Amino acid sequence: MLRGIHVPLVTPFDASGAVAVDAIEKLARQVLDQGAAGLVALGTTGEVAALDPAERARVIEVCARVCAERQALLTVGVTGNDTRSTARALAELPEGVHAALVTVPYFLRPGERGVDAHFEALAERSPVPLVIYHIPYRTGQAVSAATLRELGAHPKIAGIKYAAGGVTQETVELLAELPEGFEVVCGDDAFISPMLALGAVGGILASAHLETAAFVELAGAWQAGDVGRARALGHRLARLSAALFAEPNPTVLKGVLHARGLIPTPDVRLPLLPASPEAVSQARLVAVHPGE
Ligand SMILES: O=C(O)C1=N[C@H](C(=O)O)C[C@H](O)C1
Repeated sequence: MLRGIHVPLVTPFDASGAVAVDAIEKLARQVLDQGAAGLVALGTTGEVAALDPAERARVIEVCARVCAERQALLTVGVTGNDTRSTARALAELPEGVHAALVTVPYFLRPGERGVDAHFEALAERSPVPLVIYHIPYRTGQAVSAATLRELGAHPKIAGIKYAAGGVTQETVELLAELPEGFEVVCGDDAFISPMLALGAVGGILASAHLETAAFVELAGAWQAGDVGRARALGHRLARLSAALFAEPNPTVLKGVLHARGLIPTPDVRLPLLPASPEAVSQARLVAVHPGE
């Protein structure tokens, strides 16, 4: 279900500060045309926390329309650190959403048993399969490979977006032995190549707004065992990701997309501040423009 490259779309704003729905649609079509397997709406990259409920609904609507046309997977980010409200948000997901990306409860640090109980409760009630978003350096909650594997045995838990900030002993342990039907996708752009080499089936990568086809090729090369091609591509794309993440995501990415004429402004909502011109120029230098 999660195999391939999924693009967590930015939410572009127009000069009045409103969500630029047309630009979302254009980006969505472009990345799917270049081989992305799916879209993620309302991720961190989409500045979900800064969108009001009507804006969130509009973003889902446009992504669902494009995904339905292209038969692509639509995953929607659902964040919360309270089980009841997260379950309500899942129950309210509209038609056309295929999976929900649910963050490990952040800030509260409920312990691994609490994380386990949280996801078991959500999985029982969710209308769509869940993808656990494991990002301990942001949530403040460690989750061991053993607990993740236990959760992965639940039939409604389809996989994990793994963003542990690197490849560690836990990463290797998790990927060595996965429950049937439970897939790992990489959520740390800079580590996509090593994660694929270890057995991840794909990635949810903001960097794949740019050079989508090259990220798709990278995943294909590791899956086909073309190590030489995969290594070369992986190193090149890691440099792109490093440039895009030199300042808080998605500020640099939005700067580059704007410079390419793909979104009407590079604007982000507070507390994010626009990227520096130097960071945007550097990322533009590293990214290969389609057709170049
Ligand atoms: O929104 C996402 O999904 C992602 N967000 C991460 C972040 O902002 O740190 C990066 C990753 O590419 C996907």
